[in-house]
Amino acid sequence: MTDKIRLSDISKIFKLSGRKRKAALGGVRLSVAEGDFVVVLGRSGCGKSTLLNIVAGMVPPTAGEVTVDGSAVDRPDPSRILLTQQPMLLPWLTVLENVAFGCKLRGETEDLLLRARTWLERVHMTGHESYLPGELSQGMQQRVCLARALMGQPDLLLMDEPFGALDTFTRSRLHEEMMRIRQETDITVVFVTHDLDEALALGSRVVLLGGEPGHIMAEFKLDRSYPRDPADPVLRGVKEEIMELFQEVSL
Ligand SMILES: Nc1ncnc2c1ncn2[C@@H]1O[C@H](COP(=O)(O)OP(=O)(O)OP(=O)(O)O)[C@@H](O)[C@H]1O
Repeated sequence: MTDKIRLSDISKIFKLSGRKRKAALGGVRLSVAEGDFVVVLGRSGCGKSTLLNIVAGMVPPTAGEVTVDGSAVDRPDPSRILLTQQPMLLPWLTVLENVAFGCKLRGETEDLLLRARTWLERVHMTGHESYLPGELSQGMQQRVCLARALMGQPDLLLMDEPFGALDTFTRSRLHEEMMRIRQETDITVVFVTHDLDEALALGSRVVLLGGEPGHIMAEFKLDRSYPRDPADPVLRGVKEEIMELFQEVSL
């Protein structure tokens, strides 16, 4: 498989007030193959969102380079969709119009509303087509964002704890849906979470980000089929190993 994303020695130092600096990332090296589902796992504040924002082209690294399909990333691009913790929908458009919005803008209007309805069904939001975002819970808004993102058929999806606000049942249904979508498309996903069980349920690779400044401390390849059984001895073994690492090292 060819590299979809390559991060070469990425560092990020934020300037704080006065003369203070915060080194959020240092020397991050990572290659993501096309079609991979890479989960970046780490404690709160270890630099996960910063890393994802750099790959999205929203934040420039202080040093190092990110390439996607061999081209340097220096700005956001519609082919790299970033889903953040905070759902971002246009408040004056209905749910259905929000999902259809990106495709409509790009002139991809064939079966537009039918496709938007199908994606809403896949994220279990049928029946809410005519609602405004303000009339939905945060978790429901996040599902609409996911439908909108996937309707655009991006080849790279960057997900920053997208299911953090969802209840356990909805979250596990969306995990199943993500896996189905992954099997049906060539989509490459980088998914950030601090939830170990979520990482084990989804990742074809799990990379642990930690340290000061944040860098990749360990990596696990999870060659297990979906849907995954948390009782799978291989997954349980990896879980124990990661738990030990978190306890031993200040990840
Ligand atoms: N714009 C910014 N200016 C200054 N410091 C920042 C900025 N963004 C992030 N940081 C700092 O960089 C570090 C990494 O932050 P980041 O949001 O990437 O962590 P995270 O692992 O995503 O955390 P969480 O899981 O809590 O969302 C933190 O110490 C944070 O305070």
